[in-house]
Amino acid sequence: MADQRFQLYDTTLRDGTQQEGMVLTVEDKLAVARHLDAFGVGFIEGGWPGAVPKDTEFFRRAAHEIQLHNAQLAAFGATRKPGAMVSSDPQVRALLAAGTPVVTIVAKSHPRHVELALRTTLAENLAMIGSTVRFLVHAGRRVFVDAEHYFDGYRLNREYALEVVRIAADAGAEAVVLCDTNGGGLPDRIGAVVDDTRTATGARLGIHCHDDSGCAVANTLAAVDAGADHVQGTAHGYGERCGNADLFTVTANLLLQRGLEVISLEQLREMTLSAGSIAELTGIPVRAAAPYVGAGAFTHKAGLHASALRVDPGLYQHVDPALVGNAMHTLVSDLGGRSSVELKARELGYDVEAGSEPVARAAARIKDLETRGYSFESADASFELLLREELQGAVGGPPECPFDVETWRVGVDRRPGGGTRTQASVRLRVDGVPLSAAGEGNGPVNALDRALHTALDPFFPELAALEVVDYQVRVLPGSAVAGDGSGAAARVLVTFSDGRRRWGTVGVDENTVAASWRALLDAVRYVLLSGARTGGEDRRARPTAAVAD
Ligand SMILES: CC(=O)SCCNC(=O)CCNC(=O)[C@H](O)C(C)(C)COP(=O)(O)OP(=O)(O)OC[C@H]1O[C@@H](n2cnc3c(N)ncnc32)[C@H](O)[C@@H]1OP(=O)(O)O
Ligand SMILES: CC(=O)C(=O)O
Repeated sequence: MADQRFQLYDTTLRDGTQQEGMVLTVEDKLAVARHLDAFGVGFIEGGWPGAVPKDTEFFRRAAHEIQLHNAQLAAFGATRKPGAMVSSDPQVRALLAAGTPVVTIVAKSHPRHVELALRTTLAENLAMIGSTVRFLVHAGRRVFVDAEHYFDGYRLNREYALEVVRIAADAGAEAVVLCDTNGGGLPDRIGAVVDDTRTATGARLGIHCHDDSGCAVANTLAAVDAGADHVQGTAHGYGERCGNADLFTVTANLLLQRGLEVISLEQLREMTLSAGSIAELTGIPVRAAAPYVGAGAFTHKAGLHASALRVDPGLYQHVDPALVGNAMHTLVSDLGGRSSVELKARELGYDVEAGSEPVARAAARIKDLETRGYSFESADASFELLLREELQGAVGGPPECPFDVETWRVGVDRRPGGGTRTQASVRLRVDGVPLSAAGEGNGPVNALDRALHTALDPFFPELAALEVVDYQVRVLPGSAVAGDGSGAAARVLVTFSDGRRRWGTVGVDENTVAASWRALLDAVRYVLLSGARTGGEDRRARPTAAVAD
């Protein structure tokens, strides 16, 4: 059970949507709110009703379309206008009309902002804060006050900034949230200002940090250490300019490093899943290097790390990835050695030892191939084929792949009316029986892929679902490729899918089409061999009618 005294407040749906490129429909916002609730935040700020029509609609629909189990919805808005009656201020009325149990209002705490942006007096600003908070509290709302530009305002006029906090707290605000709105703060100062404000006012304090100095998470933790117990942030740190404090990172740090159970340990174990689900809805992929939840957060490349991790995973990991629902991965590359190969092989389900001959040979081959332009990091399938060759070589016997390639060709014709036509043909032997097939496509790789499918699918039905989902080519200058010194080479990385899984292969050749062909072949071989390994359909039970010569 999460510690209810500590308030975890999410503003993905308000400040998060202020990020460039972030556009959410009401449908998206409802779905994100469900994930945030499951993740375990106490408050979900849904937007600014009355100012943003989509947000007004969000609150209208949220009232009957989402059932929250952990969180309360908060409507965000501003204090009443200067010189106006709070009860008739349309924005304040819109906040009430949103029907949320919580309302958060942004209040100016920086004198220059009061005078230049609000164009009112310091005294009237205090009156606006007091009357707006009292009005909302009287209407039965839990009220938070976001003290905008607090840290910069405090630097200019400490007494006025403190007065804003006192006025808001005295009027009934449950917490006054000190905002590093311009995001330039550093942890030592943020901590000192929070400490002084708490001592001087006695108010319950929150923290809302932007990441313009790259310190939003550190600043948030410094504020918590100084006594703030209401923390604002956003999923993945989405937000205006450089973003906000990343609530996933903050939450894991609070729980695992500070021992504050702001969500339950069960919810923490779902965090990587929640993070991925929210990223799918926003359309912004999770950064591989994102702390805790990134695909690379527990991924190890250096060989020396791998050799220690074999003995004890804790030696190169700050926490157990399972605690946050993530997993350890190993990359094989020329920066690795036998231990990297062992760990990767084990990840793929092979029971091998770093000290064995096949593993040593695989490690040596990878170093050599990477010197020639290969890259196995994102080509697990090509790595697995290489490993299997070494394991097979150690026990002897025929090669595992049930077909051989005799030759292939590709031709591109210019059509008379414009446009091009690409045709490919392949000549193979399946269990010694020769056959050939042709394919036409929108380019050489597509045409070769079709020719391969035409030739092999009747024999191996499991290939029918195989499709290329990503294709990347990089031309490597001659100086980057060891070998005969003949010049540049192309490295092709292809991602394949069979509708259930994805995997990558790599091909290198001085000719781009030949490099692509190698990557395509690896994909086909991989599907056939992994089917055999996992007890898939027996390859030998195949049709006799084929496209044989
Ligand atoms: C720090 C933050 O991130 S706070 C959240 C910011 N979020 C947003 O701005 C998103 C939603 N905003 C909007 O939809 C629009 O900007 C609105 C509806 C709020 C205002 O739009 P408009 O009325 O067209 O005015 P405009 O865009 O020129 O904004 C200036 C008005 O806001 C007032 N204003 C500026 N800052 C604040 C503030 N912090 N609190 C209250 N009022 C403010 C100005 O005094 C001015 O009011 P006036 O029209 O009475 O003179
Ligand atoms: C309120 C808010 O988003 C800020 O001050 O940054």
